[in-house]
Amino acid sequence: MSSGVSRQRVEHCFRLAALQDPRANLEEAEKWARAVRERSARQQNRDELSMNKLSRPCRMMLLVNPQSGKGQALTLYNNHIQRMLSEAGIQHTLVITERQNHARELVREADLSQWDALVIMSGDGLLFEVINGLLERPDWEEAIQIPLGILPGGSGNALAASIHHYSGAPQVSSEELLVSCGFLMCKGLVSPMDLVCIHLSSCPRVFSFLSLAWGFVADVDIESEKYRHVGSARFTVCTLVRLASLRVYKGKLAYLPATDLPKHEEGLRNKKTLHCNNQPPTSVPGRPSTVSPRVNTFHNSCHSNNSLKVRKVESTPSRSTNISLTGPSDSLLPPLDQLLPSDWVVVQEEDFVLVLAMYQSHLGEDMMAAPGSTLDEGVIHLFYVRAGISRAALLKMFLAMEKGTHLANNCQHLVHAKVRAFRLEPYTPKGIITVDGEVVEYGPVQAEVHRGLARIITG
Ligand SMILES: Nc1ncnc2c1ncn2[C@@H]1O[C@H](COP(=O)(O)OP(=O)(O)OP(=O)(O)O)[C@@H](O)[C@H]1O
Repeated sequence: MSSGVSRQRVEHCFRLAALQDPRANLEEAEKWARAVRERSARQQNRDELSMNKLSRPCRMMLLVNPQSGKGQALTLYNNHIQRMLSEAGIQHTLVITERQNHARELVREADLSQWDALVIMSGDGLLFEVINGLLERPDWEEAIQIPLGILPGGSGNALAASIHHYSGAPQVSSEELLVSCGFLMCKGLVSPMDLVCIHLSSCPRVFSFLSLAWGFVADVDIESEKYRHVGSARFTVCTLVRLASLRVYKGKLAYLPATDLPKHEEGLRNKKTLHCNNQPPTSVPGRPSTVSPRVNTFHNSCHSNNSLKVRKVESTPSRSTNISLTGPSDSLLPPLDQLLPSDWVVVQEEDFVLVLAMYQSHLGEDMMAAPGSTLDEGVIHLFYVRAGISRAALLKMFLAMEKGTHLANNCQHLVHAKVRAFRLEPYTPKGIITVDGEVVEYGPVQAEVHRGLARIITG
């Protein structure tokens, strides 16, 4: 009603001015045209927003890992989430995962046309499986466009904490974080999310949404698994233990600095933002060029919860030419056994306390390791801590990370670079590398960011 009245007023002014003075007529015509342009831009904005919202009624597959975190994910679902979703009119089918890789196999085979969203209630490990399962499908380009959601049920819950942070809300307790994420899920707004493609020595690529860690952070993450019953406090306990026996790792680190995105890449991203639920994108990054047979193998292991924790990765017979199986191709990375291009920066240090690559703000519920990170900026925040840092300075750095103020402390041993790709070659023969908190094969590794490749419910 008010916009109708104001339009009538503008039209009336236009007619008056047109009658009185031809020059004013031209100016008024320009004003009029500007008003029309602004109105249609506002309308287009509204259309874009509604296309990036989950359709109603929404059919959601809700994957719950009953073993995640303190083993209470099902109770948390029953006590909080079930009612929230029903009240929001969201139909959901509960799938309780039974074992490692269950979710990965399930989404690899699923008829995705039956679902409007795949929501994970667990830690970050289950989402890692789902993303990689989707990108292993022959129809990966369409499959990875299905909106994903995360409800914190683990002990780390880094992506849930990042999404909560992006929503502008203040830091909250674990239970409040679950309710906040449940609420965002009910609102159902969908945003693009960067994924990072990771190359390991003897297996093809894996896709990561959160982090890659080597040294102190990876050690604490994995060694603290035995304290998972205390929730996110496990990281604090283990940080103190590891500080007492601080290790230094030798290796070589190189990266491709992030500069402004080329125009054509921005264009691709914008088209993606506009595209509707469950519709194939109008334009997507490069397709895989070759397909080679896969063999399932097990790599690397570490002890957790008194059991042997193994991450299943898949290997190809030949790495150098047939790296691409499914998923987008990597334009910035040469094969892992070849020299890097001359525009890469090689870090002079060889002794590191840690290397940490982050593409979301949080590394855990109360660890804002990359405060400047956003969901889809197409940037990897690469941090490394040089050897020589005192225990006190390292402790201070981790304490400051709770509020994300560690970069403001001007610690001379902490370096932060925004990059598009990086390569890490550990020289220390034994160690742990984690991707999204899961152990992967220890050895040379390289990574490249794919801007806005997935879609996540952000509310
Ligand atoms: N029923 C199950 N029993 C045992 N393992 C499972 C089961 N369902 C899923 N998993 C595996 O558990 C692993 C860990 O899950 P996830 O990371 O989601 O929880 P978490 O480790 O408790 O959380 P966080 O990483 O935040 O500590 C996943 O790799 C998944 O494959």
